[in-house]
Amino acid sequence: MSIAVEIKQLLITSNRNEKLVDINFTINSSTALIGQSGSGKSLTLKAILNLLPSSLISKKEISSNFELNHNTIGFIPQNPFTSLSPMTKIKDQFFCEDNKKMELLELVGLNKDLLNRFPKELSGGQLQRVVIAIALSNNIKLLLLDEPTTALDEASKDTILNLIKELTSKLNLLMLFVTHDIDSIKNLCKEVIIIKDGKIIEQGITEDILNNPKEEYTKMLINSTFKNKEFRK
Ligand SMILES: Nc1ncnc2c1ncn2[C@@H]1O[C@H](COP(=O)(O)OP(=O)(O)OP(=O)(O)O)[C@@H](O)[C@H]1O
Repeated sequence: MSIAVEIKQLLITSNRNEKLVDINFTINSSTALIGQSGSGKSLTLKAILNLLPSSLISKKEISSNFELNHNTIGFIPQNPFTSLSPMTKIKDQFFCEDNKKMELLELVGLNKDLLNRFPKELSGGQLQRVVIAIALSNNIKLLLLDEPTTALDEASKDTILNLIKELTSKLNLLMLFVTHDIDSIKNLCKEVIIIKDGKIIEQGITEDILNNPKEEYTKMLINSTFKNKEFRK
């Protein structure tokens, strides 16, 4: 049976009773959630991760054919430079046995010698690989990513995107990739959801949306990331 996560209803309201997010969608395989700053992407991720105060959650109904908890969800934040503890060696930031740590480093294409280093001795790309390896310490089923390449240079960005693609396919992970940058998901996510002011305004197969956007907002997002570039399979 294929696995999926269905967000049947998610309503997040501020303490002043404004609707911040009011959406529903399904993650069937790899889904990108795209919108400009303030559109509600991070709130959506935090709600799935159970990180929002209950006072903000007005309604949350999520169904999936596996239990959603910290053992089954992996989270990759934006900035690898701040997501690891600076004074702790890499090997002490994993939550698993030594053999497994080495296996995970190999899986993300890093040398096991890095385990004895401190975060400041690694490049941004290497750090983000470590963060991904740590997220895979459990047998996760859903990977959530919050702009995982924003803090990286262009070369590291491509390496990390390729790694994410390879790992999600190899480990059969569901993925929700949050970004404002359509360019980063064009070869990575099968489906795209466009979010504006906390509401979904357009969604579908990535290729269809990129080649034939219906909404002006989507066109604007595409134009802003694809200046001088073209999306054609
Ligand atoms: N705890 C909170 N209480 C009230 N309003 C909030 C809270 N957190 C976020 N907001 C508001 O909700 C809206 C959506 O915020 P969110 O952080 O989800 O945006 P985003 O799409 O992730 O933006 P960015 O790309 O800049 O991170 C914004 O208007 C923000 O000001």
